[in-house]
Amino acid sequence: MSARALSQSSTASDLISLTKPRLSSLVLITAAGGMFLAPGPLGPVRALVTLLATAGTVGAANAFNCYLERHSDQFMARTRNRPLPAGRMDPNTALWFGLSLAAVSLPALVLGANLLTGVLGLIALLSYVLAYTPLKARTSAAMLVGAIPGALPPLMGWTAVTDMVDAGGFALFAIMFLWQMPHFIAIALFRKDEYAAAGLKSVPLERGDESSRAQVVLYLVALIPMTLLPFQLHIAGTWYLAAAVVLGLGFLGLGAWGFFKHLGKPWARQTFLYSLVYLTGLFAAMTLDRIPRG
Ligand code: HEM
Ligand SMILES: CC(C)=CCC/C(C)=C/CC/C(C)=C/COP(=O)(O)OP(=O)(O)O
Repeated sequence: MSARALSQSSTASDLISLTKPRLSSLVLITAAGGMFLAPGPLGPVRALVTLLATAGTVGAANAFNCYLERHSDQFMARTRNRPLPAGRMDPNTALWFGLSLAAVSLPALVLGANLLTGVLGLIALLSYVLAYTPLKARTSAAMLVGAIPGALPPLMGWTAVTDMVDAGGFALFAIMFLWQMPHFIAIALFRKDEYAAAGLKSVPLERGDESSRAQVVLYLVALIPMTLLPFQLHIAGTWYLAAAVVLGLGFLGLGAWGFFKHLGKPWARQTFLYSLVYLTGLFAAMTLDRIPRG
């Protein structure tokens, strides 16, 4: 490969890395899940446009986040190799990349889905970039704010079909909202020193490890009944119910084990990994055991 081609492909991979592709992929699974589970057909073209536009909006949000955190990202091992803190990209490039993605994706959300979904996408983008991102350095409650954009994509998938926020869409939002607490508290436990070095606040830094492990258990106790809602609302059937209970009890068992045994970083890392398996499994079960309506 010529030197020029090599540098073009590394610029492209740096631009892609600004969108945080692994996180965004799971976000997209939840959005696609919401779209598939909602009653009524959307049509393949509109479904594809909506998913691509959601991916673009999420990518834009992450690019803006990388731009705003280019300085604090230098202090964490897991973020210091990102294109901006590593000095491989001009910050303006990241800013323009985010602006271009958002300028294309938000109108495409309205065209592919509807105005409501476009507005939800805008709320997700703005709350992530302008509220959550600056709050991270001020208070651990930023987690509750960040959970709003994190929970909106499945609702956006749902409203793309229904054009309204009803019980089913809200149930998906609530499941996603609560899931993010054990997901992030676990990360903040095993990354505690890095968060402190970067000047970011988190539950473990503000309240200590014992209280953090207790919060993991409490949020799981709230999450499990919420995951039964799709069954009660006739969105998914008994196989889903069984999967939700088994996956949920596994999650709760892991959380309770860490709490009662006062476990440290290896447990927190396992809990984070389990959170990813759990969410993927929950959405897979919901879609495989979907009850067709409309
Ligand atoms: C309050 C909300 C959230 C916070 C604060 C948060 C924070 C984080 C952080 C800091 C990491 C890096 C973990 C590491 O050290 O390796 C991470 C990883 C991850 N998160 Fe979250 N997250 C949130 C919500 C979400 C949502 C909504 C999703 C998807 C539906 C998600 C999916 C993932 C995935 C897939 C990874 C692994 C990424 C990788 O390996 O690069 N997160 N999260
Ligand atoms: C439609 C739309 C725009 C949806 C938003 C989806 C989205 C970006 C969800 C992520 C939620 C979240 C708070 C992640 C952590 O970011 P972080 O800044 O703590 O992660 P970092 O430390 O790795 O940068």
